[in-house]
This record gives sequence, structure tokens and C-alpha cells, in this order.
Amino acid sequence: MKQLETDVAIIGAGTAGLSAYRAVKRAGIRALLIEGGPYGTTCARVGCMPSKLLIAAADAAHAASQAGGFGVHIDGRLRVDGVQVMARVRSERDRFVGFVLDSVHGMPEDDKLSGHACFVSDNVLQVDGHTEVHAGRIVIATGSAPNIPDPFKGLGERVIVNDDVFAWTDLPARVLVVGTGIIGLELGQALARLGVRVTLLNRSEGVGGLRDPAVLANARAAFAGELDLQLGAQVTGARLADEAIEVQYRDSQGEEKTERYDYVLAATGRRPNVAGLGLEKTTARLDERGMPAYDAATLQLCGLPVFIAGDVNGASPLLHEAADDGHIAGNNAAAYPDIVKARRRAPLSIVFTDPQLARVGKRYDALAPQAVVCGEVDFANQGRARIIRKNQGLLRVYADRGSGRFLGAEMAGPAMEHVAHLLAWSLQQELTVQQMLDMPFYHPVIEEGVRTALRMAAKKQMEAELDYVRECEQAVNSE
Ligand SMILES: Cc1cc2nc3c(=O)[nH]c(=O)nc-3n(C[C@H](O)[C@H](O)[C@H](O)COP(=O)(O)OP(=O)(O)OC[C@H]3O[C@@H](n4cnc5c(N)ncnc54)[C@H](O)[C@@H]3O)c2cc1C
Ligand SMILES: NC(=O)c1ccc[n+]([C@@H]2O[C@H](COP(=O)([O-])OP(=O)(O)OC[C@H]3O[C@@H](n4cnc5c(N)ncnc54)[C@H](O)[C@@H]3O)[C@@H](O)[C@H]2O)c1
Repeated sequence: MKQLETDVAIIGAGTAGLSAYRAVKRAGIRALLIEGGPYGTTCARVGCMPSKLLIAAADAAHAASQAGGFGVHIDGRLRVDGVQVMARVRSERDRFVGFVLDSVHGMPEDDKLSGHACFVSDNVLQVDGHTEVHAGRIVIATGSAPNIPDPFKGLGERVIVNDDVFAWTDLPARVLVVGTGIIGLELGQALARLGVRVTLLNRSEGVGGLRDPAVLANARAAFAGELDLQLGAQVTGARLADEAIEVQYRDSQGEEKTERYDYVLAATGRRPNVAGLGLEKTTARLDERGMPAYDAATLQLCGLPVFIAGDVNGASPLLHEAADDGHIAGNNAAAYPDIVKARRRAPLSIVFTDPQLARVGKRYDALAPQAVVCGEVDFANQGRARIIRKNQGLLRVYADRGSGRFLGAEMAGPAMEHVAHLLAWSLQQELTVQQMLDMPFYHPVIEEGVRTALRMAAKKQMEAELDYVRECEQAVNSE
């Protein structure tokens, strides 16, 4: 077996792995990047980019179908050409992948190794049975993989995941999307708007990862008004039947249904890629799912010269977090044992549906209700939202009852990708709602809705402060 030696070995050439590689190289030491699959990253090949390309096509179809509401009529039939839609998705996607491939091709050949890596010990990896790598430090950046729910296992090509959608050369007629989390909702709505008959099924009442019950109810109503949304439903059986897949499920009313689809798209969450990594051969502490214990601030596996970055650590499976993780893990691996705790950015996540969904800061269910004041705006009557006929959604902001400091927000509505950024930047700057209100607001814009919500939170915070002063006065007077 071939023997190689390096300062830092990185397993996985996705966003986190590439970012770790660059950090190690900047430190001026040897790095070896090991990739078991195709280069190009999940984000560019089968994730963020192709999904947003499909959604962009769906947005165009939807805008055209809704133009009548402005008195603008498209005479004749609106036609979606599935072959052209998928051709653009794939060719633009390939362009994005091309940029990643260019950067990988630009790396010295000795820095790259193809094959599946697995641990032999804390410092030794075996790659596909052909090479043994001895590394001073190791960064695990192996990403995540989709779950396939039990009833659909072993049913072959009719059960697909996100990767398969972006390989299509045409749009199918009927698709069951299982899971109304982020992937299911984004892809399911896009396919439906492109003319595919889509059923979206979820075992719980959740949509898009929302946690605030008011925002969730609002978003649920918006999606239920447009899509065949089966929430609280249970798949009871599935079988292949003449070029189709037949699925039985029980809906939320207890009614048994049997439907045929061309494909079932499994969008029921993703699991960190730790299985098959041989972590049990290291001294890492593993939980019952095989996940190693690690320090979230340094990304170091407890006590080992091993770091874990990106989707595989299961903390926040988003692109910008994977890139930051790679940077932190790469720097710490290079500097080991002089590692540092990293400062993280304000939490931010966005779902590219219509209405768009977003979350900023701590999750709603992680806030202490008695320590928080909320403000909100309903976009049904918000000026700019009505002008553009996107007047659907609810934004809720949270602030600390004592100090008025902005804590976060959850939202469904138009242009939330931009609003969420403004709010995340405010959170990271540690602004109070009053300081946020002191910023300029143009007219007429969606941000005026944000101001409405902030004003409500500021008013409630002021009232809470007055209540507190009154209580103090009463306490002093009664002494
Ligand atoms: C459909 C979809 C849409 C998404 N949209 C967005 C979005 O809009 N915005 C956003 O922020 N995030 C989005 N994400 C999430 C984002 O794509 C991920 O968070 C990010 O790509 C994770 O990067 P990573 O480096 O951790 O993993 P990856 O890019 O998956 O890299 C892991 C690499 O490790 C390799 N590997 C695995 N095991 C081994 C091994 N044993 N040996 C060698 N190599 C190995 C794999 O082949 C892979 O190349 C989306 C994800 C999906 C699936
Ligand atoms: N816009 C973005 O940033 C973006 C886009 C896509 C994906 N992502 C990332 O990818 C991750 C994975 O997305 P996802 O949508 O697969 O997972 P998810 O965790 O967001 O949603 C999974 C959904 O499937 C449901 N579910 C689970 N098992 C089920 C079963 N057996 N039957 C029916 N329903 C079931 C869950 O209740 C949940 O609603 C996200 O957490 C996110 O980090 C991000």
C-alpha cells in the first residue's frame, strides 16, 4: 500500500473542505485534500445553486400566470417547456460547478487524493485500500446525505432525492414530495408552479422549519392555498406499479388514500456523513448515532488532533456556515495545539419559497417567553406588499424585555431574503430596537413593515420598563 505523509489531511472537498484546505495552505504547511466522489461541491452540483435555478424558472411561470391581476393579459396559453427549463438549470449549474472545478484543477497534484477515506487510528487514514495517509492533524468535512424513509427503501429509481431532480432532462407529470422542510417546500412549490402535479406530504404540521406558532400558521395557510399540502399525514405503504409508484397514506382526517406518482422525492432531512468513516477506530467519544463529541467553538474532537467542519457536524447545515466552519477548522488544524475559539456570525437562514421564509437569531422556542417582548406586522395590508400583489405573510421580531436589545425574528413574506439580512446585521451589531428605529426607512418599501413590527416591540418594551419602575416605587413606598 502506498504511504503518504502530510501535516493536515482534509476528508471531503466540499465547501467546508475547500475552505479548510485554503486556511491550511495560507499557514504555509502541507495539506492533503481527499475526495471520494465528484469534485464540484454539494452546493453547486445538487444543492443551493440548481435549486435556486429551478425556483427562478418557477417564479417566471408564476409571475406570468399572475399578470392578469394587474390587468396585463397574456393572450393564448402559457406554456412551460420542461426540456428547456431543465436544460437551463443544468447548463447554468454546470457553469457554477465549472468555477469550483477550475479552482480544484489549480491546486498542486500532490495536494489531492481521490478515494474514500476512513480512519485507522487518530492520525492515520486509509484511502480506498490503495493509500495510507499519516497526518499530523485531520479535518473531517464529509457533508451530509438525505434520509430515505422506510416505506420507500428498496423501490429503485422511482424514489429520488434532490440530486436526481437536477439530472432530469424534462419535467415529469406527477411527483409526491415527502417532507415539507426546507428542501421539500422549495422544490415542491417550484415543480408545482412549473406545471407538475405535486403532493407535499409531511408527518407533522411543520413547514419550512418555522418555530413561531403565529408565523407558522400564517405560512401554512399561504402554502395550503396554493399547493396540495398533506400535513399530519402518514405513509402506510408504497409499491412499484407499471412505470409508476403507488403510495398509500392516511391523511390528517384519518382517510386512507392511494395515489400514483412518477416519482417520490424524499426530502425528510439529511444525516451527517459519519457512517463508514471508521471513527470507532479512533479514541473519539461517539454517541449512539456514531456522532463524535466536539467543541462547537473550536470544532476540535474532544482531546484529539481532529476537527469537524460543515454539514457533517450537524450544527447548522447551511452554505455560509460550512465555509466558516472550514476556515475555523483549517486554521485550528494548522495552529494545533494552539487552537482558538471562534466568534460566530448571527444565525440566519432563508427559505426561497413564495412567500419567502426566514429566521434570524435564536430559535423562537429557545427564547424565555417572560424575558421577551414581540412586535409584528401582517403583510396583508402592508403598502409595498399590496402594490406588488405579494401581500401575504407575517413578520415577528423579538427583543429583550429589560434592555430592548434585538434578539431575533421569524418571518414569512415578500423580499424576506433581504429583510432577514438587515435584521441579522442588526443582531450582530447588538442594536436595540430603538437604535434600529433610528435608521432611515424609505417610502414605500417592505422595510416599512419591519418598522411597524419594531415600533410595536419598542412600545411593549417601554411599557414593561414603566411597569418595572412603578413596581420599584411601590416597593420603596411600602417600606
Ligand atoms: C437541495 C439543497 C439546497 C440547498 N440550498 C441551500 C441554500 O440555498 N443556502 C444554503 O445556505 N444552503 C443550502 N443547502 C445546504 C448546503 O448545500 C450545505 O450546507 C453545504 O453544501 C455543505 O457543505 P459541506 O462542505 O459540509 O459538504 P459537501 O459539499 O457535501 O462536501 C462533502 C464532500 O465530502 C465527500 N466525502 C464524504 N465522505 C467522504 C469520505 N469518507 N472520503 C472522502 N470524501 C468524502 C463528498 O463526496 C463531498 O464531496 C442546500 C442543500 C441542498 C441539499
Ligand atoms: N434555503 C436553504 O438555505 C436550504 C435549502 C435546502 C436545504 N437546506 C439545508 O438542508 C437541510 C435539510 O433539508 P430537508 O428539507 O431535507 O430537512 P428538514 O429537516 O428541513 O425537513 C425534513 C421534513 O421532513 C419531515 N419528515 C421526516 N421524516 C418524515 C417521514 N418519514 N414522513 C414524512 N415526513 C417526514 C419532517 O417533519 C420535516 O418537516 C436543511 O436543514 C437546510 O439546512 C437549506
